[in-house]
Amino acid sequence: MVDAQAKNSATVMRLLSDGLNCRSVPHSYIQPLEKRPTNLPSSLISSPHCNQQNYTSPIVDLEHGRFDRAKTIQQIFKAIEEFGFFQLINHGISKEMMGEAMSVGREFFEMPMEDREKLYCDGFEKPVKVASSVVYDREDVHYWRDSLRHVCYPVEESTHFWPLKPPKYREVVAAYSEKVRALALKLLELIADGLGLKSNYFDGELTQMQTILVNHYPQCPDPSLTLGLPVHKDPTLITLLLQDLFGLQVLKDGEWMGVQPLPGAFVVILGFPMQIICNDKLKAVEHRVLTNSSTARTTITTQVFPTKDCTLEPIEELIDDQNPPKYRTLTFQEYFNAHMAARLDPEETIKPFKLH
Ligand SMILES: O=C(O)CCC(=O)C(=O)O
Ligand SMILES: [Fe+2]
Repeated sequence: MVDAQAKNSATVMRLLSDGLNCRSVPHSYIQPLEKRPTNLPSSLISSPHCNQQNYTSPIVDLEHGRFDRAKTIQQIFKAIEEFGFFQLINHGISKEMMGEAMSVGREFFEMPMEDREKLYCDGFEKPVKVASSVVYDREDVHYWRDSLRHVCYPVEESTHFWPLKPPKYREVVAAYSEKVRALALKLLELIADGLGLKSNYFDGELTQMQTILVNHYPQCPDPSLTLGLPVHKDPTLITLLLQDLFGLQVLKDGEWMGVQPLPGAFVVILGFPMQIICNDKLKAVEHRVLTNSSTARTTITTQVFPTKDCTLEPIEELIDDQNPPKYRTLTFQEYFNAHMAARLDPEETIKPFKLH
């Protein structure tokens, strides 16, 4: 009983969305000077909508399935090479479905604490978990984010792990995650074609795993001192992000650029494991998340990634005398362990696997 109470009060303190209703940023959330965001758009301080000037997001238009294959592959490669990401529109998933997914994700973090704390844990093996920051118990400075993460493939073997509340969560997220998976696999097919591989190259253990990650960044008293997520590359093959408020930045030519939400679009990012097997032909973009002083922000990330034992190594067809392998052979588990041990820092993560 005493233990349960102690555990509950620790949970309350850790989940930002429950415990911290503060007027100033607690010391343990203040980033060191060199990591703090500078030149914050005033929109983050006065209004939730970003109005950064001079910014054009690369767009890939799937034209509701009527797209020209060669042209689309070219658009995808150009966007990834120049920007490291793109916004995907007219992809066949309805705005209603995207909006419902966003609503149940947001509602989850608006429910009373008792409905969330049962799922709280700090390990990575659980099929469902609620957590705060990145590795709360093993980091010097915390990030201004709570999260709900759960497996979602195959859907029929996953839903029983998911939250029972909000009541529509399971129904909405089951339909959403199946649609997003099909879309992710379609994109991977186009990418395989563009790399000169057989279209189904990424089928099987490379894409066997899928999780949904609901990120919740509560309102923060001072966005200039905090980060919602540190600079990182995703531990996925491909990530499809749903967002409706500004907060995401990607590193382009050494500068941080805001990714303006585009209604009905997915932000598509390749992960580090993809960069490894592509031998750097396609790169995973470094990104981070800013906080917001006027409103909370919720995003939904769909992550498609390999099984633990899956071998990662530069694909034979992409290697020749001019392009020798840049990474040694490793398993996805080794990569993921390094990613977590490095607290998501991309350079630290990749060090043990780099050949040159
Ligand atoms: O919430 C965002 O804008 C980005 C989230 C993200 O980078 C992630 O879930 O890996
Ligand atoms: Fe990410």
